[in-house]
Amino acid sequence: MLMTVNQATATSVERNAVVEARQLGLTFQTNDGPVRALSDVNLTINKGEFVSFIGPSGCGKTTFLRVIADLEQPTEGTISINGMTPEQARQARAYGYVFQAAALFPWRTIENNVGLPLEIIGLSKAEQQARIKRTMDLVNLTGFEKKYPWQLSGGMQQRASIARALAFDADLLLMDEPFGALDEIVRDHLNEQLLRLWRQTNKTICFVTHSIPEAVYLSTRIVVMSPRPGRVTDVIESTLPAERPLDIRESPEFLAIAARVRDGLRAGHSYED
Ligand SMILES: Nc1ncnc2c1ncn2[C@@H]1O[C@H](COP(=O)(O)OP(=O)(O)OP(=O)(O)O)[C@@H](O)[C@H]1O
Repeated sequence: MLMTVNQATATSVERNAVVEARQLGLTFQTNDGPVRALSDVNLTINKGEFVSFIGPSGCGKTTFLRVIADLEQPTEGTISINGMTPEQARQARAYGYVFQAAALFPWRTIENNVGLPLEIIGLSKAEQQARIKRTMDLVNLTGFEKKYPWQLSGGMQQRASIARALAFDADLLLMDEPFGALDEIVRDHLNEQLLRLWRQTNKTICFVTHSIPEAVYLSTRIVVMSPRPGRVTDVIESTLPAERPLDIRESPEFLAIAARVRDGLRAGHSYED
């Protein structure tokens, strides 16, 4: 298993590394004692990859994304984003972040929600409008600009929050279980759309999920994690083609990758907890 991680690291030198974590660890000090949310994470994510993080609750998936976004500071090892520290990357607006819940402001229209970060960074009105138009179009929400969040379905709200993250126009998109709360049909549809969007924009995506089919369907690489301490136990390269109709999920190749993810999850699961 360790071999896979090392192989991925070795080839990263020739490729274009967006995220590079080396011996990364993070221990939270809590009233109940220290919690090792991340331990010895070695991972390189290259430009244009779609990397999913999967693992049981508490294995550090969200913490890893938050470290990239400079929302948590590691206590061991190093991490760089486009060759910068997380703080520099945040200041350079190197990424967009999509949260579990759409987190839209109910008193703002969809276009004003999507445009809020652009307003904050002080872009001209014309540039704001151009970016809002482009990203609303990318997530298929053209025509809903003047609506309020409560007038949209859950799936549409989540698409609006993806548009808001895309409006930054950063090359890196961090997505923390964005479709977890949606029903399966809507989720399938958004998975297809996200994959199309990723192909169109050539962004690097880090995607947290609890769903094996979702991880296998979307990813070029799947990072399997396990808890106590939170660590990477397997990194699986996808052999699926870039073009993926939904029915690819019934193909033997898809099922073989899903089985390997399941084995990885099972191996990292402690039944004593
Ligand atoms: N701010 C914090 N203070 C203390 N402990 C924390 C904090 N944030 C996370 N943890 C702990 O760190 C561990 C990893 O949490 P994290 O949220 O990263 O896991 P996760 O894999 O994303 O879980 P989930 O799938 O439930 O979202 C957990 O044990 C969690 O309780």
